[in-house]
Amino acid sequence: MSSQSAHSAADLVVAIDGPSGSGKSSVARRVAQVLQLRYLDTGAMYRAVTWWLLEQGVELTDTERAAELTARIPLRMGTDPQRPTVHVGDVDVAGPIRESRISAAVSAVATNLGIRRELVARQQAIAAERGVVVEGRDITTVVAPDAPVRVLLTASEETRLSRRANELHGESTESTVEATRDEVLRRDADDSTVARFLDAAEGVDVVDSSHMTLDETVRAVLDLVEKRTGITP
Ligand SMILES: Nc1ncnc2c1ncn2[C@@H]1O[C@H](COP(=O)(O)OP(=O)(O)O)[C@@H](O)[C@H]1O
Ligand SMILES: Nc1ccn([C@H]2C[C@H](O)[C@@H](COP(=O)(O)OP(=O)(O)O)O2)c(=O)n1
Repeated sequence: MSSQSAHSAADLVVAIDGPSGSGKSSVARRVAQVLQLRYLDTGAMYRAVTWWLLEQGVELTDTERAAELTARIPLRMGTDPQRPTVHVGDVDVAGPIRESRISAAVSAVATNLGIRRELVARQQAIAAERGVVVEGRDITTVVAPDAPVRVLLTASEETRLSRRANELHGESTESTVEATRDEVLRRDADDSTVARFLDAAEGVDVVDSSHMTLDETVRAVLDLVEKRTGITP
């Protein structure tokens, strides 16, 4: 680790936003591991709230009730980048929150402004503890607009659809890409009504991963960390 990084690296906040399938989770985890920072997946928090509200039989269209209940959710995020965890009370929800019924419903939660207020406050409290890589849709603009490193990770629509199809179906054919379309594009369209992640806000660096490997994308973000802060692994 370089001498400049010895103190400041431990408190560094790296903010990463981008649309679905741009590679945020994979890249943020790797960057956190390399820089020995914590890792926070804010999308998992919106997913956990969705799981919890459905579990309680709450109509997601009842926005006031949904926001009221969210204020009381016993949500615990484990921020070890090697093994991130998500618990609601004692229930490990890491698996259930990835189910397609949650993916299909999560935008109704993410577009509830009362819920966003609650989760943004919790995310800011976690980020204030010590250094962390935070990824989501409104990290560079709302959660951590003063972070020294702010990155918008993008990839072409075609690339994002093919990556998600691969993850969900184990292959990327015309029909699996089609099946993934709603999960990715409709959700991004809905989500982008409440958060700005399709273009970069002022001072935010863009990394387009369409033609990069995962390693190259991680390298590009680490280079930006060095450029913006002087911190190297
Ligand atoms: N250059 C790349 N950068 C990031 N992820 C990539 C890249 N190439 C392929 N992938 C793969 O694409 C998928 C991206 O998914 P994920 O990280 O969950 O994205 P997001 O969090 O933005 O939805 C992962 O399976 C990852 O391994
Ligand atoms: N900071 C954030 C993070 C996620 N969201 C929304 C956007 C998505 O629809 C859901 C789930 O996010 P997640 O990052 O898990 O989405 P992907 O499946 O990786 O595309 O939450 C948000 O509105 N703000």
